[in-house]
Amino acid sequence: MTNTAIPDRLMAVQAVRPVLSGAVTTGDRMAELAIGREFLPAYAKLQRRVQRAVDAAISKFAEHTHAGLHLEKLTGARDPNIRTIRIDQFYRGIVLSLGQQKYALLDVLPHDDAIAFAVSRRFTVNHALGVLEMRDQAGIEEFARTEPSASPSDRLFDHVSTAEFVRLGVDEDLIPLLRIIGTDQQLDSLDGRLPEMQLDVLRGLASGLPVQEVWAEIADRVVSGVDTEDLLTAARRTPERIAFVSGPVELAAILAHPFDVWRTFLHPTQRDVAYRETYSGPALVTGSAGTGKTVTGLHRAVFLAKRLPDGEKVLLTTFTRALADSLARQLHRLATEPAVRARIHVISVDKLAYEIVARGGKKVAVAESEVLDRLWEAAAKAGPTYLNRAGQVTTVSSAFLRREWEQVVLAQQLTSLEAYRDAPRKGRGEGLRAAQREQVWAAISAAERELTKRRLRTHTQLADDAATIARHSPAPYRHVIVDEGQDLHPAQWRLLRALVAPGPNDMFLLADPYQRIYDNHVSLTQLGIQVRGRTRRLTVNYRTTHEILDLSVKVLNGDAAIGLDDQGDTLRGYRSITRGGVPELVAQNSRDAEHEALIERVGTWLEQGVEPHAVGVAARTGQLVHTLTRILTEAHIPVADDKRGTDGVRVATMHRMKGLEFQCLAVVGLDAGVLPAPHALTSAAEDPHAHRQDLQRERCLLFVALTRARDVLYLSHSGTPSPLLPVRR
Ligand SMILES: Nc1ncnc2c1ncn2[C@@H]1O[C@H](COP(=O)(O)OP(=O)(O)OP(=O)(O)O)[C@@H](O)[C@H]1O
Repeated sequence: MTNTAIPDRLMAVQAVRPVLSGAVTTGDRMAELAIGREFLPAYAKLQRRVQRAVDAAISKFAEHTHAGLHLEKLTGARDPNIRTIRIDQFYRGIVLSLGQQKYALLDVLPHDDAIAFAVSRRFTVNHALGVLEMRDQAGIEEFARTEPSASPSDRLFDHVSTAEFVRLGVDEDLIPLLRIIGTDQQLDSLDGRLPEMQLDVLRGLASGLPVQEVWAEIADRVVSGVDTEDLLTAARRTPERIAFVSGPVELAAILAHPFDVWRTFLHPTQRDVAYRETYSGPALVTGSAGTGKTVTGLHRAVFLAKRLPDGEKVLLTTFTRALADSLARQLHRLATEPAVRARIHVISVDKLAYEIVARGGKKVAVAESEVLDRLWEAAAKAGPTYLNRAGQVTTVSSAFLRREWEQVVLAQQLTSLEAYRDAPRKGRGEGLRAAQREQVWAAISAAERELTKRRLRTHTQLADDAATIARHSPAPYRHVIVDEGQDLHPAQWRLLRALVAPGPNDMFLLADPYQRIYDNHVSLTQLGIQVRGRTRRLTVNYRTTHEILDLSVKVLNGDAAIGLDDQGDTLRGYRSITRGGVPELVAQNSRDAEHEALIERVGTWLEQGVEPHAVGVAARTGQLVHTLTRILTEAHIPVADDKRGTDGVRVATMHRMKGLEFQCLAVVGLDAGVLPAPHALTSAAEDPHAHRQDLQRERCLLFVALTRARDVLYLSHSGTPSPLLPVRR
């Protein structure tokens, strides 16, 4: 079902629309109903019969016939503004009275749970941010009663003064409680009890961020003159928790995809970034895996497209076709108006380049990767030699030549030996002497000539061809949004730059340098894309549990990554909002045993009710993927096959996992001889600097793979475990 369709169950709500404009509207504005963030997943899980009863209750809200609503106050409630509403015999809705006869439907729960929830919760207004917050007052009281106080030397927040807590929006009555906390586990046990925003601040402080940096994260949102009694104003300031719905059509569109909470509720930083009126030039949004970069990019695309006249376009592009397809699917759910959707062109950079060149009338044939492999092998065989550190005469590897071509020659558009001789080789390891450069140039030129002779182009060459065409044509887009920007080649950036006229809101770029899994080290400044003063960082991981994230970050080994803006990126404050099981690492004696264990594990997930498409299996090499696909299929486990269009468990290389996510993920074949992949490493003898870089890239690849898991992560190896695994070596 598309967003624009109204589900049957909500027709009743729509039917009352004329009534809305009578009872609760000013002028011809429709009635406003607010829903809480938790309501959506709660609604999604209800049986259809109960959903209908909820819809009926909502329509009564819309009619504003309070008499028919049976809003009940509860005796012993910690908050005088909480009510419950009868949905049916078994379920009750939790409703918050916001004042001025406005109500927010916060959750729907079985009767007893609803009562327990309603009596224990309290809604308050954050005195610094002015937002509406919920706390589990009964849970907090229990914590204070039962939790032992940490010894003074172990206290987690000893470095934070009371004044600083208050400045960061922490409620004063909570401070004595925070003073007794000594461990992250204790803080975690307050998850769901403390107000979410305050817990976020506390987690930031506990993760080692200095007070000043935590302050910097919230400073933009601090408001002055907060009235802590005014719940309605506070609710309007809290779009990440409370959404005011203009009427039945908007509500129907939201409820059509109740699991997609991201469509309606954004983290304040995501919202600030996505809905900023104007960036005076290119803006860069960084944030590591799962922080909602794609979500933010999608919201920005819709925000910008809504303001465009028909005929003008936003380009939303990314690294691969599979990622572009995924963007298109998500966009379809976010942009409910067809006219707005039609203004957003979603396409991968490679396909875009191909289409621009093909449209120019040129016959284009893209070189297959096997053809390129053979070409560079031949070039290496005939090519330069050098003395390695052991004093042996060695040929330069095909991988070296190919990378030199991609990252130096094509990156800088070098067309002559003279230009190549003087060109910087940043990020390419050890220097080459002039004589070596001549030899390398000869080998590269020969390979290039061979490609031209066969009338073949690579995607990188096509990007440059397309950039040249674009530079001589009127810019076809008003705005360009780029996801997974960390892996684009300079030629692709040149193309994107040429597709939009420089100016306000021209480019909106999303990238994570820790997920760079190809060799492109790009400086946007050098490509004429100046983002200084317009970079923002997202830090809250919405995908992965704390436990999975903890393991994944350890894989990176603490090495800093340089961002597209030439600045060292940091993972400080990077944190998850959910908890789950500890990832499991299973050692087997043989590959067969590892396969058996995998079949059993995936089978168990499916038996537990996990949908096949929510299960992923990743491995380092294509060959392993091939074998895994076979053995899972033989075990009657459905495996997704894009060519045949069949759904199932996704088995793919770590590279192909980029940008995806799975409820349960198995990463297998994590053996020393497989990861790091020997073929992906320059030998330390050939070039120690390049060796280190290659190793880091393999770490990033493993990081990308592990952070695809949402709830459950299973790892296995047979034989010696990969040295990149951080666990118990
Ligand atoms: N505000 C939000 N509320 C609920 N879920 C969210 C929110 N923001 C992001 N998510 C969810 O978190 C997950 C990760 O989001 P997204 O894919 O946008 O992150 P990303 O930074 O692009 O990740 P990666 O770089 O790892 O591909 C998705 O399932 C997304 O729906």
